[in-house]
Amino acid sequence: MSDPVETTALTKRYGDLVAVDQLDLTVRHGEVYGFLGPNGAGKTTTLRMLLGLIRPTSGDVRLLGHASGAGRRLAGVGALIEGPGFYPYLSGRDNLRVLARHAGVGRGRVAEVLDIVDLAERAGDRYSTYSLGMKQRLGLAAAMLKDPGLLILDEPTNGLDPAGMADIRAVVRGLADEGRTVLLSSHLLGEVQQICDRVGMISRGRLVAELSVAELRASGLLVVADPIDDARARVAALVGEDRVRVDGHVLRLDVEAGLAATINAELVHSGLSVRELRPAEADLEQTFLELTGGGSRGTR
Ligand SMILES: Nc1ncnc2c1ncn2[C@@H]1O[C@H](COP(=O)(O)OP(=O)(O)OP(=O)(O)O)[C@@H](O)[C@H]1O
Repeated sequence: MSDPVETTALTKRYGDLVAVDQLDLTVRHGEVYGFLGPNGAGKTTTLRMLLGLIRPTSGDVRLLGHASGAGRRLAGVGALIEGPGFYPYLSGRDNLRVLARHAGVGRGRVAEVLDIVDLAERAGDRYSTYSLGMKQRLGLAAAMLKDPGLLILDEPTNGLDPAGMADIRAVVRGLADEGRTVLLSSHLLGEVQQICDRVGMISRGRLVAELSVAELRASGLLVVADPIDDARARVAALVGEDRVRVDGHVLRLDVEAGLAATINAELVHSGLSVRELRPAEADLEQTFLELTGGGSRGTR
């Protein structure tokens, strides 16, 4: 079976600007793939090309095995891109009924998708009274009407408060756990770490890294302990010399975060004072910034 999303040398130019540059992207069946990059990196442009909303300058897209231009290509795809358009004066439920009629989907499905996004209780209220998070969940519900096997979501948590973000994450994870494939874009590293199985980092239109979230997590530990030389020797004896680096007053360990308790016990039993021991997440942020050139290109 072919992968749900495959692009080959996908490129989009706007005059001199190469918004998307020779992108080879593969999203595998059943995974949540995070398309991560700073503002202006080319995420939305890529997703719009996938969905046929804009035409690539060159390169190919295959969605669910269908080449671009194939009429059936989007039949199994649900998308949420650039904020869905809903009627403000209609209820959430009635908005979905309008869309269901257009899509040739039975009314029964409307109740199902409202349940999926946990909006059933407020489904009779006008759309204009919804919070941003509820609006976004209604957008997800709309994307689910055709019961798609593949969901393409552009920054689904953008602008939401932490609770709203957590709601969306839970819905997306639930959809993936049912066996759907999800491709979502984000500019938040922490977010893709929480929600995704694999991450592609895009910068200035190019894919600069692709790795599993397990690889992202296995980014090591930071230890601050006194005296640091003794701590280094103890830890090196435990995990190997080549996995320990002294960086000022911090030990950087190239080991799985799961070893934290063992390392802590070893240091404490050796009579050392452990002041800090934590996953090296700051390093991840650093890696991301280095790979993506440290910031955005062009603002909108
Ligand atoms: N229609 C257009 N005409 C000219 N330039 C465009 C057009 N659409 C996008 N761009 C440019 O292409 C680049 C990529 O934009 P894109 O919207 O894909 O980035 P993004 O990663 O989705 O960022 P954001 O998170 O801000 O949406 C930007 O420099 C943007 O200004």
